[in-house]
Amino acid sequence: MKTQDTLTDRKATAETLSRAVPLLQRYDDAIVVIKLGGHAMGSDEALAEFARDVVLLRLCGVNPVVVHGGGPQINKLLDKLEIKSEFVNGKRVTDAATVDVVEMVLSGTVNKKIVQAIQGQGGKAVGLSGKDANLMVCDPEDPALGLVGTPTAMDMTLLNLLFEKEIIPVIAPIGAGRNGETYNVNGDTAAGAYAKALKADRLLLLTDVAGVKNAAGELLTELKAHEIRELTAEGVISGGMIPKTQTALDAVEGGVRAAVIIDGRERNACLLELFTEQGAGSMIRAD
Ligand SMILES: Nc1ncnc2c1ncn2[C@@H]1O[C@H](COP(=O)(O)OP(=O)(O)O)[C@@H](O)[C@H]1O
Ligand SMILES: CC(=O)N[C@@H](CCC(=O)OP(=O)(O)O)C(=O)O
Repeated sequence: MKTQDTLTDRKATAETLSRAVPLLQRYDDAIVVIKLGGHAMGSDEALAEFARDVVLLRLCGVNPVVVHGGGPQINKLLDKLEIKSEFVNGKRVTDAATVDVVEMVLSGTVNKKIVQAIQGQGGKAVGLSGKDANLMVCDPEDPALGLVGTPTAMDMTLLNLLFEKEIIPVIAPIGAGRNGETYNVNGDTAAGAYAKALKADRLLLLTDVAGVKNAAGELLTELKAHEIRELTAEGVISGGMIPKTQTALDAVEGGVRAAVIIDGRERNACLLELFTEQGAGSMIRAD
């Protein structure tokens, strides 16, 4: 038997929609860059829910840009191929064999899975990497990291065309070298570079924890630049949280209105952050 919402439930839905009007107006035509981490992708159901939220944002007049990771998915294929890999400060040391696997997984499987999930919810999405239309051109970040790229030139022409047509870009964090190289870019770093180049209204970094925590394990709902520096020096911010917090900081210092680290496993995480007054996770602000 199909269960029906009671009149009270339906009234609550109507009230929620009505109360969201000022927030919907605030984000009308806004650019929101959403970084979906490999861990946050979780199950197919979780991905479908994320996709539905992205489609809702589009319907509300927001221009969402999804930049994704896929670290765990890359690890899985590297393990199968018996290619060892190590991380330095949250970034994968990348040789020629590794970058082939990274591109295959990110631009191939992961990217298309997200595109399909969005389209499964009725949106229109296009899968890209930094190699398309000169979106993200990179230089090597540090010789010790091999083919890890740092974004140096961004061309947002294609993304602006997609916004006009209400098509949602889904971007793999692969960068083009100036001489035909392929660069592996940390997903957070790439999301930050797109957010800065687009002068985005919001950068949402979705991950698998509630946000940035202090040494006692408590969630820090607001963080200033100097606090990030202190917590990183003390080792409280470590591993994958280092590029995330650095990216958030760099973004707000580079003209992005706000950057937030939120729990992508939480239901409706993006809506909770954008369309409620209190938001969620850790908001990063410049000093
Ligand atoms: N201070 C901190 N607060 C919260 N998480 C932290 C902190 N320091 C390190 N981490 C780790 O960072 C991880 C998130 O980074 P990462 O695994 O790269 O996520 P993603 O795959 O979503 O990009 C968390 O799961 C946690 O283990
Ligand atoms: C240079 C570097 O570390 N690149 C990352 C790219 C994927 C990524 O960032 O994935 P998550 O967002 O899921 O961590 C890697 O090779 O794992």
